[in-house]
Amino acid sequence: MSDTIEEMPVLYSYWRSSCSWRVRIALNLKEIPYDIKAVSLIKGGGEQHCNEYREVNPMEQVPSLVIDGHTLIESLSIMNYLEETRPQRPLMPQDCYKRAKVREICEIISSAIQPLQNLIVLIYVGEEKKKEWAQHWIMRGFRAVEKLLSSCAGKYCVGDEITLADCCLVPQVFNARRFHVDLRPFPIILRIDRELENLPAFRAAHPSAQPDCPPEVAK
Ligand SMILES: N[C@@H](CCC(=O)N[C@@H](CS)C(=O)NCC(=O)O)C(=O)O
Repeated sequence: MSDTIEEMPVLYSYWRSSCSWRVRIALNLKEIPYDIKAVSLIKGGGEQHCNEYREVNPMEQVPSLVIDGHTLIESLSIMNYLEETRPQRPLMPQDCYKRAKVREICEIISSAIQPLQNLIVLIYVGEEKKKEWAQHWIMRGFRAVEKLLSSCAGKYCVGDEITLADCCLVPQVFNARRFHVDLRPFPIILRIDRELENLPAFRAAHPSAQPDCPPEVAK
């Protein structure tokens, strides 16, 4: 019997961060228990910028995951590590074409939509323009995602199994609602979001269920 005590993974997370949310969903789907270390992106100018956290994540962003004695950053990279090291409840299809579709959707959301609503970007854009800016980029990206889904979606984003694309989609739809994006032009996105939102792994990862969610927002 090994006398090594496995350390519980620690996720550096902020309740409303869509990138942290993606990883929370993947951890929950794979039934990997984890502790949360909350990093407030707003308190005192943002705890992500303090020296201690910069040592964890030199990009000064969440999420970061400490697991297997390693510190990992970047949500897609973290989810891929989980997929490669914890094959239970796979989140990537077997089929190469379907895998490519999953990656396409993840890339659009994580490269062409989410970064443009990041706090540092919105501060730069300014209070007056930020809603219009966010709506523009979310709609542009969602038009592409909706088009892809029209040929690859089944019950979920790619076929009938939940994949990493679904982990990315749900938090992005939440963000779209935060910025009052008109989602009516995206019926497939809306249908898939409805399919997923009440599944236990998704509910437990929701911002309102997080330990650092302000009580006035938590359900
Ligand atoms: N590419 C990174 C992006 C991470 C990211 O943008 N995190 C946001 C929250 S969702 C953040 O920490 N923002 C801090 C800031 O803007 O100062 C990932 O996928 O992990």
